Amino acid sequence: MNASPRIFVTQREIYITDTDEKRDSLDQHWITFLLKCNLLPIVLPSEKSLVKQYIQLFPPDGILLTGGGDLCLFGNGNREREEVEDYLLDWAREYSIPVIGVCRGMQLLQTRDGMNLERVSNQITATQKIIVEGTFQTVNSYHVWGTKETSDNYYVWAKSEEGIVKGILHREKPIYGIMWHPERINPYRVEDQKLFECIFTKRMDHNRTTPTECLR
Ligand SMILES: NC(=O)CC[C@H](N)C(=O)O
Repeated sequence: MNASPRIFVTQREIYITDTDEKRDSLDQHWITFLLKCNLLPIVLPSEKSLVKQYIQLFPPDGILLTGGGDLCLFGNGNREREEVEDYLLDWAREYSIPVIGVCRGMQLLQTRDGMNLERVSNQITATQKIIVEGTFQTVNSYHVWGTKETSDNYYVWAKSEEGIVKGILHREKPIYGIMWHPERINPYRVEDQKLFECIFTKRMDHNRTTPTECLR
């Protein structure tokens, strides 16, 4: 049996007021979703020095920047998490390792590339129609920051009906962003499973593929 691709998974921070604790935290659905995609999740602490060592010891085949929480630029983000994610993104770009940024993860991809996020309306909803290269799909959505355009380095492959950018792909690197939460949809969408499996498994040769190719 071939080993499943190793996917480094970043975590959000949850602050517990009663005990004054900062906890790294991950929705358990991420684990079941990634296993369903035949991927091996490796959950990362928000500590860059450790993540550097992990990369040396067992370099990943893909990187997942999970969502939840805000970016530091909005004033209440988690600095340690963002340091880890910035480091992973620099490393992934250098070695052309596939990356998927989910919601806040995609926002990080965009802001690192010079995009200004703006407040967007109607993007907190259990179901939302998005247009993926000409066809409608139904997803969920949970964000207040977004854009109607993206930088020239990225290609937009999904938008909401009102024109909010929902899916991006880097023009040269296998770096993808989505503005919905595959792990929070029950049952998991087949399209999301295909996308994750294709990006992280079929592209182990580290080429870039389009989402449409993945969904075929
Ligand atoms: N769902 C998320 O990842 C949250 C993103 C960010 N907090 C926003 O509201 O835009």
